[in-house]
Amino acid sequence: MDLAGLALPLLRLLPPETAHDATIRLLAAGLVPSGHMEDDPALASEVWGRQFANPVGLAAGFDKNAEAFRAILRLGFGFTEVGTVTPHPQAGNPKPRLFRLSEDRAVINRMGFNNQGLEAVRSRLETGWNGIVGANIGKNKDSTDAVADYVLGARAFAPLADYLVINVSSPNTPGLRDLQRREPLLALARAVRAERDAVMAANPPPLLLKVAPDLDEQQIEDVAEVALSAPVDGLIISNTTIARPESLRSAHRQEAGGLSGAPLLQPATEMLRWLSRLTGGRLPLIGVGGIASGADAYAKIKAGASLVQLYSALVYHGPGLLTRLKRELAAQLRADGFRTVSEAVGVESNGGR
Ligand SMILES: Cc1cc2nc3c(=O)[nH]c(=O)nc-3n(C[C@H](O)[C@H](O)[C@H](O)COP(=O)(O)O)c2cc1C
Repeated sequence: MDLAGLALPLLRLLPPETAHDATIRLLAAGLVPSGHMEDDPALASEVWGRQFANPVGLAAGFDKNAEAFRAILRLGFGFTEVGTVTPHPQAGNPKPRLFRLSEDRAVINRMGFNNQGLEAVRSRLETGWNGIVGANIGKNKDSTDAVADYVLGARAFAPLADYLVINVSSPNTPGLRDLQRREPLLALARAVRAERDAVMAANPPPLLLKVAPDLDEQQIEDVAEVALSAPVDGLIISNTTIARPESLRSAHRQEAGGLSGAPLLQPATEMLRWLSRLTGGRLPLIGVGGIASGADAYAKIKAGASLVQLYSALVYHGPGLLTRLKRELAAQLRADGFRTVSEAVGVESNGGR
């Protein structure tokens, strides 16, 4: 058993947020060995003109302050996403605010965008990296001008990040998800895009929108319409859910916050499929929510995801999950006769590209 394998059972004895902070410290100190071997060539793809060695990324919220992204890439993730970052540092909600629902292979969090703010995160990104790192931006809880906050995020990260994400889907900042309605969303996306283009006239990073899995039919159509009317270059589907499926057994199931992990797999994949159909495969989509195996990742890819991300499964399976997942995914692609990931994207939603 390697160091990471040994550490996992110990970390799970700690309260969840303490375990998370310890993991970040271990990664930042370079104490987790790079389990990374060459990726199977079938997993490589080009999205937004950028080369991904494999399609499996680490989702936002794990490395909020960009303290461990180089180590995360060395573990073998095809990409990672720092943030959510807000203009000013903020403490987030009172603890406890992170709960393991072990029986359900799920997590509930109401962190509330705890982060060190744009300046601290930007200075860590300035020293560069080898791989693909996105920056996920949000607004401060007490901000009176949401659009201005996102514009500041775009200004700070457009010159540095490989992609930008407008996060309007966290359930833990009051009023945030109202920005997913058609008019405010269009205004926000246009303003952020204009700022990105002002800062980076040549080769600007793609601008993505991360949406909630709890949108109704009208809202999903609004998101697709806004996305297609050109202000954004892709969608991330999805953030955590405020729903509490009947199936949940853990004593923590009534905690307030966003639910992630296994119970999110199906609803988030259905929403991905829906948005893939509505956008007709014209926009790259990132599928996230409940992925814990190669089969889960493959289901998202066939439903329309060019790339996937995960977070909660790491809590239960540790970083060893990644090597296994990539091996399973490559095997499933081959078994179905696909030479590369790109060939399988959307085959079950819109007949593929
Ligand atoms: C503890 C925790 C913190 C998170 N923080 C953020 C965040 O700051 N910004 C964001 O866009 N998503 C955040 N997420 C959502 C994840 O990026 C992801 O969309 C969600 O957890 C579903 O994926 P999973 O089921 O693989 O965890 C967070 C998730 C967890 C569990």
